[in-house]
Amino acid sequence: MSDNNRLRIAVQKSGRLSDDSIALLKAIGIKLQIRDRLLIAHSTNQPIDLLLVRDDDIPGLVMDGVVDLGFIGENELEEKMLERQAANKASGYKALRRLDYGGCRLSIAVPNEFDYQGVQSLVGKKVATTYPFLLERFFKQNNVSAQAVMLTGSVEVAPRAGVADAICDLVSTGATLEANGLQEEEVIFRSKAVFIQRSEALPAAKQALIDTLLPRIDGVIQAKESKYIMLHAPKAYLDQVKALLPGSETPTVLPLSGDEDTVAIHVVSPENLFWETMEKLKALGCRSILVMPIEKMMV
Ligand SMILES: Nc1ncnc2c1ncn2[C@@H]1O[C@H](COP(=O)(O)OP(=O)(O)OP(=O)(O)O)[C@@H](O)[C@H]1O
Ligand SMILES: O=P(O)(O)OC[C@H]1O[C@H](OP(=O)(O)OP(=O)(O)O)[C@H](O)[C@@H]1O
Ligand SMILES: [Mg+2]
Repeated sequence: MSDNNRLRIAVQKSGRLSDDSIALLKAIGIKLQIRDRLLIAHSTNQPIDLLLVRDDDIPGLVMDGVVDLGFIGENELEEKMLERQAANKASGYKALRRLDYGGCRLSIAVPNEFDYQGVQSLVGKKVATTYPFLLERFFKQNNVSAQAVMLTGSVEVAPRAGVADAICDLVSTGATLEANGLQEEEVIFRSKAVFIQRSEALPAAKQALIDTLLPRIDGVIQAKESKYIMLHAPKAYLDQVKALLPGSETPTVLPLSGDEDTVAIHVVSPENLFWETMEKLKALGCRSILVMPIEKMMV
């Protein structure tokens, strides 16, 4: 079993957030052995235990201080916060980092044949959702008197099943809505995964460990977005070439042996280099243009 001195992190056991959350923990140097069906996984190189649970449980585990940290979608976090506030339960947490995965939106969608003319078309209607508190908040903000019908799964079939007139569910590509003959009408919440901490202060050693993890997370996120770019450029066009390279205020410019007119340029770019830019560089006489991924970064 885990002891109290080990940092406890809640992660979704199996679902949309699991792989990316575990990959992020591994990328920041935490060695993990995750075995199927086990609720707890111990790190082999850090005083850290993972609790592998349903995502619905993660906000409550953090807010009750059962775990120190958690990875959760903002949609689920906000919903649980509203639910717990309504029930006068602890609902505090610290948002440490917004992450670059789990991107989706919570939207109201209606059957294709529904004559939707704006939010007032929902008055007196039943809307099926797994997020009744977020939906009720939207109704209130828009002065719409409608009914949220709670369903924990298969929300998109509710209108066909005659259970509701519309739905309010998560959308990413829109393929699920399309496959069910539904039309997205209102985005009520935009979400990404977040890394959260319990609001109560932690023992110094645990907090110190978290404080080393956060810059590493920043490094991983930055590295993912950045590229290392190398190319050979004609000296005469150096300024034009630099203007084309994103983030190249201070590029490394190196001489090439045996070629007085050409230099090698190395630059860490905060964004990817598009084909169009590479073609412009080539047109300026640049050669050997390489765009490489960066694994880790500390600036
Ligand atoms: N299509 C999607 N694209 C990107 N992120 C999504 C998508 N659907 C959901 N998410 C995000 O991932 C979270 C978990 O989604 P998932 O569908 O795995 O949850 P679940 O079915 O409730 O799983 P669990 O069994 O853990 O309760 C959502 O709360 C949301 O933040
Ligand atoms: O707009 P799309 O790209 O189609 O994504 C939306 C779907 O993704 C999520 O479900 P998921 O696939 O995670 O399965 P689940 O319903 O079992 O949670 C969500 O609940 C939607 O049903
Ligand atoms: Mg869930």
